[in-house]
Amino acid sequence: MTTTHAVSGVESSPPPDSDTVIDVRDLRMRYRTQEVLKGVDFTARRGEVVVLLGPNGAGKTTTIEILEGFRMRSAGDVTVLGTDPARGDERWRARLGIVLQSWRDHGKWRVRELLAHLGAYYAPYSTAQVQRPWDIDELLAAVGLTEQADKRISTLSGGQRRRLDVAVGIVGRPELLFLDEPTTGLDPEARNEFHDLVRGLANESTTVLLTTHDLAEAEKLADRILILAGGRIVADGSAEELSRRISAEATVRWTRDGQPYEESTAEPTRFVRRLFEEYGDAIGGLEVRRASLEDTYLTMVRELEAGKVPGEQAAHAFGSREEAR
Ligand SMILES: Nc1ncnc2c1ncn2[C@@H]1O[C@H](COP(=O)(O)OP(=O)(O)OP(=O)(O)O)[C@@H](O)[C@H]1O
Repeated sequence: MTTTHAVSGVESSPPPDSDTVIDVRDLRMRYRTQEVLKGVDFTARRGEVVVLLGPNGAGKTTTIEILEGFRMRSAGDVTVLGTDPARGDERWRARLGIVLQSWRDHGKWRVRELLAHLGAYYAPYSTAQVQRPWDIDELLAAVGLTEQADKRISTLSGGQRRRLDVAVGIVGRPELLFLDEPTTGLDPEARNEFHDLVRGLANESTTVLLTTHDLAEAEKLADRILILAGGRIVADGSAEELSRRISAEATVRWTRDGQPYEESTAEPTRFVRRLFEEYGDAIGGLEVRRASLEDTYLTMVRELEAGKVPGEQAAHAFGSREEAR
């Protein structure tokens, strides 16, 4: 794998900060009477893996489609790789990789054939720094499809098709990769391999924006997590930052002489030290647990769905993006 660098697009103006790959300000989207995005703000930097979380219908796909240039926004400022996606040209598009929710065409094509065919589109955009397209054998190995290279796509399993979707998304060695629920249908081993692949791409300075409903995946992959709910980004930070935000306290559980005990404390280390000073060997089954990303996320979504915390208040309750940084 060679290093991925920025390609200076002739038609693209440089982004405000050369490290900023995505810059979204006050993005709004209305479908007829339904206001889906009510002022979304976020940025993504070069080499960052950003995971967009949110309940069904929150507007994740809408957001991604606007960034990809496939959907016109109602209002707001959006810059992707230095260009407004609504005015992105072929050269700009060649710097993006897109993995949609599922790829159901081209069943009669063979795996290698399809990748070579699609890869050829990127050849004119090859530069001294970034060889485009990706060498097909290397790519097949990277996504674990070497053995299926000469099979027809219609004969692949669901998981193998998903790997092919990913290969299609990265064949042009994108600087920015969009992945919409990429691991749906992958078995645990394929999922792990996919995670390694994404981290590898990010290490080579590819920016990755992905949506998932798998919180463990978000926790594992994300440099930064954005939670989209009520039409706004209601939380923005690392998994750890978000968990600390919902609960500064840890839960300590232990047994003493066979009896279970539980205590919530903001200072678990000090608490545990005191516990042992006082009771020593009588303590057993010690467990210290902070709120997981799943706890954080579910608490927030439940409150929103119950109408207890509307989007506007959620932004306050869970910290605005400025606070979360
Ligand atoms: N083309 C469209 N026309 C009208 N309404 C739409 C259109 N596309 C999406 N919507 C509506 O916009 C809202 C957001 O949809 P979107 O697909 O962006 O959400 P999502 O967060 O990606 O959901 P999921 O997690 O279910 O994939 C939904 O209420 C959906 O019905």
